[in-house]
Amino acid sequence: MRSILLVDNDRLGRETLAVMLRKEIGCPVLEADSPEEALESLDGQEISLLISDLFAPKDLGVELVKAVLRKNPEVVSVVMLPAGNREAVVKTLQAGALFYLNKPTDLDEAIIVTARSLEHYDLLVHKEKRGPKIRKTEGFHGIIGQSSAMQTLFNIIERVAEDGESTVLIQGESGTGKEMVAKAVHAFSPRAGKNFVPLNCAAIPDDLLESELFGYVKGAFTGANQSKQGRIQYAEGGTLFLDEIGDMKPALQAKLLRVLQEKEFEPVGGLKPVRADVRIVAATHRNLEDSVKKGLFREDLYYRLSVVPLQIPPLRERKEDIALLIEKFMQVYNRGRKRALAGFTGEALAALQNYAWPGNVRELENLVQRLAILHAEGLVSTADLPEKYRAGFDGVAPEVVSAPVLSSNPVRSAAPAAQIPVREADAPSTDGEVEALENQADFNTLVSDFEDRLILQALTRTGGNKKEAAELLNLKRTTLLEKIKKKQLDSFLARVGRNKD
Ligand SMILES: Nc1ncnc2c1ncn2[C@@H]1O[C@H](COP(=O)(O)OP(=O)(O)OP(=O)(O)O)[C@@H](O)[C@H]1O
Repeated sequence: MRSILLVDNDRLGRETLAVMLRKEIGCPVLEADSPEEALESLDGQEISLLISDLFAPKDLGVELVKAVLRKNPEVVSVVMLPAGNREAVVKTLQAGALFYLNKPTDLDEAIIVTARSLEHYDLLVHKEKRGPKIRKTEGFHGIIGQSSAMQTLFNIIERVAEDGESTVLIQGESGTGKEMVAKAVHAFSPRAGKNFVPLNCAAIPDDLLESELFGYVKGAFTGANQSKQGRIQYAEGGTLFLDEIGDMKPALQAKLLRVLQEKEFEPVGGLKPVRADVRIVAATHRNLEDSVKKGLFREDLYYRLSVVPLQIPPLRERKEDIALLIEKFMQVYNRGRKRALAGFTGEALAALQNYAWPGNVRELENLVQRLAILHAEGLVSTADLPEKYRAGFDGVAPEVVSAPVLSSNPVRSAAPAAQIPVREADAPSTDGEVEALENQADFNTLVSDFEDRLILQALTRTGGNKKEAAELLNLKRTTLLEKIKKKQLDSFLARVGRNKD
């Protein structure tokens, strides 16, 4: 079980952050008022992530990071420090902290950094325990989703798949990934070695659907010059996926019910029953219960089909999946292009999170594909989005600015998605920078700070490969090497085991 230790003497700020982390991350958050108290609380207590204030001017937070790492080198650390304090940034990273957060802490940013830090903990430290969390970034049989609704769905799919027999009914709006879920149910089942056969009940005219499903015998109708197997037989031993089952006509529903009840059927024009060993996975974007009430769908078939009901939530109800999906689609649609999309600014991402996505993930995929073709390269800002994605979005208040989604190099997509949030590229006067100006940080320090974060992010993305990071940043390799040396970033890379050429 993962846990977080949050150390800050600003009680209100700490408690607010702790509440948010418990709610959003869903793991225990221990709290301490001082580094001493933090160390005491670590006796006999394992933690995965330390988030500590810097405790300036003595920078006791840095000492705490070192002490915690000495106790347990597996712990990932994040330090919260005043914006623009470049010296402190270097100090904390040198001490072994993986990320840092600017104070006052933006809660959205803190949640993202925390989630990424914990993923980093899972990925780099507990590789052998590649459990459910890995599914967030790599996808579950290609299905991307870090929201708790999707994580729960993945767990159910695994359990459902195991028995290989029970009928599954997948419900969800169009474009939510019902077919992907059906394929995953098949892939994780003992039937995986046999066929997965899809049939879209809405796409085939009613009079053809029956013969498509059950096949026909020679002479069954004019033109039936020879017998033909139906999809049920193709799926023998495997899985038959009946998409848009809600559109099936009642006469055929009765025949399907027989397959489910008696595990046999007759081909069109045939008299001899044929045994059927198939698992039926059905899907619909309709509310089948409503269809039953309206007399459009047989109640007995509905109950037979929904032995295991799986409901996929619409994208608007799992906005936390949007950034990951964008990242995945950028990998796909950047592939093979010389000029690739670099990512989406935080504001553009916030606009997309504000949008209702009637076409769900399919619509998001189409948008990224279109932008990859039309926008071609660089960061996508709000102004680059088609009008409908901006309508109703009045810009972002600083406290809800999201970290931008940056493209991972498509050719090297194996790098973990751990990401150091950088401030939004097309809106320089963001919260932290304004704050920094008030603290009279100088321009060079701010720029250098920003550079550090970009470089570290690129290196994180490429798994520490400097040549690839240089390509990602559009820099010469030698320039990047010089910067790494000058900025003393090598120790950070060594700490995360990523110091490679
Ligand atoms: N969670 C996801 N992760 C990655 N890709 C997804 C996800 N959900 C959907 N997609 C993509 O969105 C598109 C639509 O998915 P799919 O065909 O499975 O949806 P559906 O719910 O069956 O749609 P429909 O009801 O219109 O048939 C596909 O290109 C699929 O790859």
